[in-house]
Amino acid sequence: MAAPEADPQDHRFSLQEVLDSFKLCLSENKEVYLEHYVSGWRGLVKFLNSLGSVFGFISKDAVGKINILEGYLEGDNSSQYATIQLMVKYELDNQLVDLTKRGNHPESGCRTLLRLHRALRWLELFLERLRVSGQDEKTSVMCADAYNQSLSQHHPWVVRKAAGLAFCVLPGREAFFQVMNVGSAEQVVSVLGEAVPLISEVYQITETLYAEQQLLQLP
Ligand SMILES: CCCCCCCC/C=C\CCCCCCCC(=O)N[C@@H](COP(=O)(O)O)[C@H](O)/C=C/CCCCCCCCCCCCC
Repeated sequence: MAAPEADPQDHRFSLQEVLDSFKLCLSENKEVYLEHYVSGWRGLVKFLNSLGSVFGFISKDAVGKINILEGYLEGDNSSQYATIQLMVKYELDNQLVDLTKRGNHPESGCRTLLRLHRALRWLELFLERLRVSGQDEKTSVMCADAYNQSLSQHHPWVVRKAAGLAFCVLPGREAFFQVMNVGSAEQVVSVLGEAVPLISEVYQITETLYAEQQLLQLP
């Protein structure tokens, strides 16, 4: 039997798809499902990849972290990784996290997720800026402002410099909206209006959990 043809749409970014993943992230009890969290990030990386090779170093880092978390989701202890809450409890109870300096667990779920969690704050700020932006505003400035208010404080000088250079080649607002693959600018703004509060809620729940467990500075 002939192999099924690859879906040519598969690598195209869809903001709606990302939105759906973040919607599915939250359980009734406000637990965060890791599978959907990771799938939201996979969708976002598609967007990044469509922007060109300048963003390759960022994409590579994000994909590396997504792969680590997917490894846990598919591994022997997958049930312990169903939600972020379960993962934190399991890894802490079993001393699977390097708490003060890098040691035997440099790729723990907790520290890996923390890196994406910090990036989620950048995303929330950036998408909100995009949502309320005027036609003439530059995506590069919006992106840099969001980065400087959030993720940059966790990055060394060389990463901040490289990120700053990459932001300069971001497409303008109109082209950026087209890559989002949602429809007209009004539709983009409307989907962003739905996406930002969802992303914000997922971020806040994770932030509170990590703060309670004193995990916000994991090496
Ligand atoms: C909805 C459509 C519009 C927005 C779409 C945005 C798509 C963004 C997709 C992915 C974002 C990248 C997430 C980056 C995760 C970075 C994690 C991190 O901080 N890693 C650093 C620390 O890791 P460890 O060394 O401790 O393991 C690592 O050093 C970072 C290296 C790469 C540089 C990261 C720069 C991040 C800049 C923010 C993203 C800009 C994307 C712009 C595209 C609009």
